Amino acid sequence: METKKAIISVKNLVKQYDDFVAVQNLTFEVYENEIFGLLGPNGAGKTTTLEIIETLREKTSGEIIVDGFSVDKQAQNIKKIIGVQLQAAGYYPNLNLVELLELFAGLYGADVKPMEMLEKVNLQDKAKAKYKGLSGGQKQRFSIATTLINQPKIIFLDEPTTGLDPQARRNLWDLIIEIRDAGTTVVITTHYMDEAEQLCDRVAFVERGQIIALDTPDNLIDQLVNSGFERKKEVKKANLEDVFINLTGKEWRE
Ligand SMILES: Nc1ncnc2c1ncn2[C@@H]1O[C@H](COP(=O)(O)OP(=O)(O)OP(=O)(O)O)[C@@H](O)[C@H]1O
Repeated sequence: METKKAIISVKNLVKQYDDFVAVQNLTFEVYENEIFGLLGPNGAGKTTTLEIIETLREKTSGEIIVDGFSVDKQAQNIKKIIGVQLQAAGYYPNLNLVELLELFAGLYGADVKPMEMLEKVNLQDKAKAKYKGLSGGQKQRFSIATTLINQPKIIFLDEPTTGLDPQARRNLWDLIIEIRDAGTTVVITTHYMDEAEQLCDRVAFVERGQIIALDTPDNLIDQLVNSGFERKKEVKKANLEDVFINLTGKEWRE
């Protein structure tokens, strides 16, 4: 069997906010060039974990290595090889999309062609638009484009499809798969299990700051079925989302 190389290694990670333990002894690895999903209920500690790996938040204890660099001593090296979605507040309102990409490229010292970046996320027609004039799906696509500016080895996407319609979600899945296929590792959080099943090579379930399962979606489903689990209702060959897509088509909507 092919051995996978870990690009992120998290060992015994603990994060405490005063006397509240948000992350309790998390240990996991993300392999190079996979789409890795962090799943779990609200407040489970997913965002906290991601932000610590991204070097944006201090940990209480534990060890994290990202592409050979330690978060403790080499945070600057890590920042150079990761792509993180910016908060919308960072998108200066008077600049259009091309100008924003030029600004970010300048900050990173990266040599990118804004129009090529916009083409990657199918926003070439919106080059002169302002961020606030974009639809929800377009905003997410633009935000993903900004994570790619420094040609990162790893990108982090925190709930990238929340609030999007079925077409926009599926198109975003295709985009994320293209990014992985082009050689980038993707770490994603989502509350949509159909999305995790379609998109993620492996998923970790986090519950109260601990990992309670980690495997491929296929293996996790097989384990549940093998344990005797059965759905109460007979499963139909299609679901309501299939009806939606069938009625309204697959093309980009915005
Ligand atoms: N700055 C903070 N100070 C105190 N507690 C915090 C802080 N940030 C997060 N928490 C708490 O830590 C826990 C984990 O939060 P976190 O945002 O990591 O969860 P999450 O799994 O990303 O949740 P969601 O799915 O809702 O985004 C929550 O109980 C939250 O209230």
